Formats: sequence, structure tokens, C-alpha cells
Amino acid sequence: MKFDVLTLFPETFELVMKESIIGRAQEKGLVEVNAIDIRDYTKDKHRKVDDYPFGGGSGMVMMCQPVFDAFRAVTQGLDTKPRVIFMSPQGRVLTQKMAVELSKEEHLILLCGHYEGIDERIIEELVDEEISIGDYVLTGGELPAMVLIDCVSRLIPGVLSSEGSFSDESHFNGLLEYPQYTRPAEYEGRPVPEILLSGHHANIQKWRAEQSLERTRKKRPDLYEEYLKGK
Ligand SMILES: CCN(CC)Cc1ccc(CNC(=O)c2csc3nc[nH]c(=O)c23)cc1
Repeated sequence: MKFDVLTLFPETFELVMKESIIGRAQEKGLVEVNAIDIRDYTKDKHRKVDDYPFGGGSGMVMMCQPVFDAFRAVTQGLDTKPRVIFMSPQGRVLTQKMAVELSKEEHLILLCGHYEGIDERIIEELVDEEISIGDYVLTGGELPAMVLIDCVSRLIPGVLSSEGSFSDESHFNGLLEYPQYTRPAEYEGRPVPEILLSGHHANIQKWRAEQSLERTRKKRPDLYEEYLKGK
């Protein structure tokens, strides 16, 4: 899976994306993350990438030319146009289901906005879909792009060592995860639930399923409703 990220802050990506799981996935050749600096494609002698909005209003708007040319640089020579996602507060909110769909793509181009927005002609011409990571306002699309790369990459076979844990993954079966414990069996007088020390795998599985249901009902009634509908 290849991610080409069009951004004004490529160094942010270099730092985060070479660490940890995504870094190892890149070393294994399973995932490739390229940060393309939009500013490298501006034709303006002051390397301008934004301008005042027509019609007035506060804030600046990202201009067409640098983004169009950065896009062309990334897509030249490709026989198919990769899916282009604009990280945007107005986009569809990212869910695990969307991440699963996106993980089947070979090549994604992520466009990170900045300032108060981008020229609408970029969206009309280049963007296939807009994705938000939630209903709160951030300063730019870089963190959202990293969130998307993280949750999509971990679904790619070979990226996670413990792939088996998928089925239990919270949000994967629609329920929240059951409580987890590890050694010691008692810490400062606080014991681990007996059932987990019993070795009865069937009982343990039953207890965990009950815990997942109970937690979801309490913490996320919305997910609980969905789950009951799906049953
Ligand atoms: C003036 C109205 N604002 C839209 C809510 C303008 C605006 C604010 C913040 C941004 C920067 N945020 C993103 O680029 C962004 C990209 S994806 C995303 N998901 C959740 N929240 C977010 O702010 C984002 C862009 C435009």
C-alpha cells in the first residue's frame, strides 16, 4: 500500500511515519508513505501557496496551481488515477468500516488542507472523497492524514505481528473490548478476576463476551443499539 501525502508540512510526516509499527511496515515494504511538499510546486517567486478568499472573509485559502502541479507530479506515468482523499472537516467521519475498504486500495493520495480551506476547484477536479476524523476543529489535515494512515496500515496483512487479535479487536465486532489484566495476579491488594486464572477457556470466553456487552451498553449505547440491530 502506497500513501502519497500532499502537505505543507512534510517533515511532520517523516518524524511520525518512520517510528513504530508504520516504520517497521515500511521497512518490510508493506507500506510506503511519501510526503510531498506542496510548496515545492509553487511557481510564485515568494513560494506563495495561499491567498485571500474572493468575496472576502477571514483566513487564507490554498491556491490551485501548487496543488494541481504536485498532484500531476505524483500521478504522472501512472496508468490509473489513484483514489484521492481530501482530509476535511466537512468529510464523512472515518470509521473502521471505511478503513477496511481503504485498506484494499493499492495506492492512495491524501491531500492535507491548511488555513481556512482550499480552492473549491481542487475538490471538484482532483478529489474523490473528503474524510474527517471527527466533529472537532483542528489546525490542519496532517494529523487526520496520519490517523487514517495508521488505522488503514494496521489492517494490511503482515503489518501487525499479532494479526490473530483482530477478531477480538474492539470496534471490529462492533462491541467494546473486555477488560485486560496481566501479572501480578494481585497488585497492592487488588486481585485479577478469578475466572481469568481458572484456565477454563470456554468460561473465560463467555465472561469476556458478557463484559464486552455490558461495557458497550454502559459506555457506548449507540454502538450497543447498532449491535442489537445487527444480531
Ligand atoms: C471556517 C470553518 N472551518 C471548518 C470547520 C474552517 C476550517 C477549520 C479547520 C481546518 C483544519 N482541519 C482540517 O483540515 C481537518 C481535516 S480532516 C479533519 N477532521 C476533523 N477536524 C478537522 O479540523 C479536520 C480546516 C478548515
